[in-house]
Amino acid sequence: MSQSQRYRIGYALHPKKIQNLIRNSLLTYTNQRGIDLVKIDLSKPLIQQGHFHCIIHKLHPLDWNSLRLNEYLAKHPHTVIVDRPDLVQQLHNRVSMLEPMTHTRISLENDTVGVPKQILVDNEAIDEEVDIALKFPVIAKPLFADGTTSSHELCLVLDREGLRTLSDNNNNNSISNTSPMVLQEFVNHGGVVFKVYVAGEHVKCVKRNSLPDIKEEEARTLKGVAKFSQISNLTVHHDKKRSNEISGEIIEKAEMPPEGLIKELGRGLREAMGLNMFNVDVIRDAEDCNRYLVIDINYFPGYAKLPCYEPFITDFLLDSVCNKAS
Ligand SMILES: Nc1ncnc2c1ncn2[C@@H]1O[C@H](COP(=O)(O)OP(=O)(O)OP(=O)(O)O)[C@@H](O)[C@H]1O
Ligand SMILES: O=P(O)(O)O[C@H]1[C@H](OP(=O)(O)O)[C@@H](OP(=O)(O)O)[C@@H](O)[C@@H](O)[C@@H]1OP(=O)(O)O
Ligand SMILES: [Mg+2]
Ligand SMILES: [Mg+2]
Repeated sequence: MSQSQRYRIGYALHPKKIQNLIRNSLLTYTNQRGIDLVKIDLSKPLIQQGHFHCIIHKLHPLDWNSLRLNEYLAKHPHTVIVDRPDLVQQLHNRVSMLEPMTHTRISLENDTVGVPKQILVDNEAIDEEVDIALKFPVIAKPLFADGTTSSHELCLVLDREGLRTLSDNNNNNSISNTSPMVLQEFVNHGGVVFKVYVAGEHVKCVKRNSLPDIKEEEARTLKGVAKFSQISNLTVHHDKKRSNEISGEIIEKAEMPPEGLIKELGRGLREAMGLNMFNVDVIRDAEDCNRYLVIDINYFPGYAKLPCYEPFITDFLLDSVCNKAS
């Protein structure tokens, strides 16, 4: 970059995301490195908002209507759009989000990365489908991961009876009366989820709280269904201090996945999905420490939760405007 070159980078985000991400610390850091971060007005066409070297975004499909992206691109063909909105869509569906993993072989020495068994179900014929394909316990997840609160409402289903409760519209535990869901085999993983944050070539992994293991004995005796939501964001597990201490200790003690494997996962998924800004939730099978499983991929996650997120994001933005990111 020449001394005087500055980059105008627009962010098209909803207010909550702006509040979480665009902190003063980020603005100071980017500003010192020649980047002016500019808020995009979601109610006006982009063409009325000046020239951007790059645009980052996390929007719902309908938000794009007023922005009129194609019209803007016809006038500013060199603006880098991170990422292509049509490609982001694959992460709004819990079947298509894991598809790239089934086509991409990711391994390093003895370690492999795969996905848990999962099936897509509608309310009919649910019993037979599960019998054939899966073993209890399973996690029921709404098919559409579209950012709504209900898209994060998951259920741990312990047995066939639990599954019936789930599909019963009159029951409080039913996931949703109308939307389809996926059933994913629950895999014991020591109560820790690894969150792999990707921003172009930059990859960082952190440990978070997860569901505790279910012992074989418990798997045989426990029954029914239990609802839960966004467990990895809970630094405080329950309101009991003791259980917080235990889960904190478990997280601290958990060994990180090998750095090379994490980098390879980030690179492989970036290439397979054609996306640059996402995170991947990975668990390690408690029965086979070389077996890693991807359980969730999120577009434009909460980068500000990473330690030193300012250089992480800024380096990526500089790569993007210098056309290093695809
Ligand atoms: N197959 C599985 N086996 C074991 N635990 C799982 C499995 N799938 C999900 N979990 C647990 O449930 C949590 C939430 O699941 P998931 O990440 O799919 O939901 P989400 O609502 O999309 O999460 P996010 O807030 O990251 O978008 C995981 O972080 C993990 O603790
Ligand atoms: O809200 P945060 O900044 O914490 O980010 C979370 C983000 O919410 P937001 O984009 O609405 O803000 C979620 O997006 P939606 O699925 O709901 O679209 C999802 O990506 C989570 O995985 C992120 O948490 P993280 O995985 O980083 O812990
Ligand atoms: Mg998740
Ligand atoms: Mg998710």
